[in-house]
Amino acid sequence: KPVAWGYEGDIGPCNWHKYFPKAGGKRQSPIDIDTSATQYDGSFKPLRIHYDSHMCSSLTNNGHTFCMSVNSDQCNLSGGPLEDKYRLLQFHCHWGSDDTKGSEHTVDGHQYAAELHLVHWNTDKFKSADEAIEKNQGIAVLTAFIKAGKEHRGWNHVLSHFKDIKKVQGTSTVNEDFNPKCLLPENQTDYWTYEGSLTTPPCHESVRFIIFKEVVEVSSEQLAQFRSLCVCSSRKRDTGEDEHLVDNFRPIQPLNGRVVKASFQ
Ligand SMILES: CN(C)c1nnc([C@H](N)S(N)(=O)=O)s1
Ligand SMILES: [Zn+2]
Repeated sequence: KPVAWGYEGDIGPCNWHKYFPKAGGKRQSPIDIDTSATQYDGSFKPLRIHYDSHMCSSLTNNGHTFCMSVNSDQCNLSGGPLEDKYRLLQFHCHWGSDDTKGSEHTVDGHQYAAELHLVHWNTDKFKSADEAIEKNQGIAVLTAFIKAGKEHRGWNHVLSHFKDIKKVQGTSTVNEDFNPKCLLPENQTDYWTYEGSLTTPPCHESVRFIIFKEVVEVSSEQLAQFRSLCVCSSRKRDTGEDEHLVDNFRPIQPLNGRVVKASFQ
């Protein structure tokens, strides 16, 4: 029977390590990026992000976030700090109860309103995503910070399906011509990168994070749509009303001597 975990109370992040021991490891995520301590690495080749648009995807509310599963072998990532080729598996976001919080990583202590994770697995070294998620160098997560500002039309292709996934385990098939690359910032040459972990249980220490410096803008109304997703919780049975998915970000974890590299000076 899978162990329940969440973002508040007894099943919250401070207790994850009790059932998911890796959550107490030495290379956990997220972290604060102290820009005065990052090290420029001039050896990185250009990032190669090749996504096709004609892939059928499915959008699910997994009770912790919305997750757009991608099943196209034409969505690949390589270059930058990566030695191997990685394939897009899914993307999702983390957000907060208002626009002042929500991102998992912070920059010089600043938290953004939300954070996008495009999760890829290493197809050169491993035969399946299930194998790769537990292994060093198995996962690469492209990450973009999100702040409230002008409307982002690309995000409407995802948000237009939210009515079908309001409830937990709700799923919706997305067939339209959508390329997740449109969710990334224009500047894809300036990023920070470091070795960390999945930010939700089981917190495997298998992730290379690549975090773009440029922040993406979405409207406050679009951020409110993220928060509109429901999550079932014990309180629902007592009070009857839906519990909304908020603050689904993990607190900052110790850096433990890790160095965050920068692709720019
Ligand atoms: C098994 N996979 C792909 C994942 N497991 N946990 C994930 C987390 N949501 S995150 N934030 O990407 O580390 S992604
Ligand atoms: Zn995530």
